[in-house]
Amino acid sequence: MRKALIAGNWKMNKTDPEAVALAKALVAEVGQYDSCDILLCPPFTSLKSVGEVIKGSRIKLGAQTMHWEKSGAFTGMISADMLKALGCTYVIIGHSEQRQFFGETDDTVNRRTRAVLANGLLPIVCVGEFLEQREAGKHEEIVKNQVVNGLKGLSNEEMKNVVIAYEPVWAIGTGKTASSQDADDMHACIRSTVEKTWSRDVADGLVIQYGGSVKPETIDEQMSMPNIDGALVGGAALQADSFARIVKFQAK
Ligand SMILES: O=C(CO)COP(=O)(O)O
Repeated sequence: MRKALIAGNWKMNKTDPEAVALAKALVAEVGQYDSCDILLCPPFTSLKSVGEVIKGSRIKLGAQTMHWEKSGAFTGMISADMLKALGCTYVIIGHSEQRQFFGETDDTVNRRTRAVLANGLLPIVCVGEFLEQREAGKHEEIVKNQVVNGLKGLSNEEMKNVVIAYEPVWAIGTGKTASSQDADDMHACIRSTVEKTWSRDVADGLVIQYGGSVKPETIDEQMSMPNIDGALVGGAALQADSFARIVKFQAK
């Protein structure tokens, strides 16, 4: 049985006082909730303060990206050691916004993912197609390639620590969600790609999150699908009440 993972990706939102207020409200609402794993990924500037607020609760801390080098002349970047020192356990890698605006490729996803794992952190590796690619019937091929190339060279043991997030680019921040069936079909395709490339065991244990306009109104149906194991939530993670309702999803 895979334990669901509900994660809030706060993106470039919340000043530090705002981040602290949101984290405090979430600790009050779901701090001891244990039906699923809960993760907050604030901006780098609030990792320390949010980490302090959630200490002693069941809520975990994650970052939105990371550099693969240990240290050095990489202006603007953050290392695994820095994240670990603040209590991070997860790192989002290859988000479509990193791919679109900051030059992320499957190759840099691979480098980052290896570094995350080598440092004992857990990667959430994001994949997803553009609308034109889906309309051209190429969505499965695109996503399969992102999975195989982004995770190239990882051992079965390493794969047991990887989470994949399927986020169709056209559903992010647009209010358009993939239908639960379309999302589940893609998750099944990802799982079978992982089975073929690694093993049945790895595929069966793999947590695959859905992301793209997840809301309190969509989560229950999404989580009732056999291959959807959690959610990576953007906009609806920025308010305590909507994120708490998503965390407390009711799967049929
Ligand atoms: O990109 C996302 C999470 O990583 C999804 O964002 P929205 O939930 O705002 O569509």
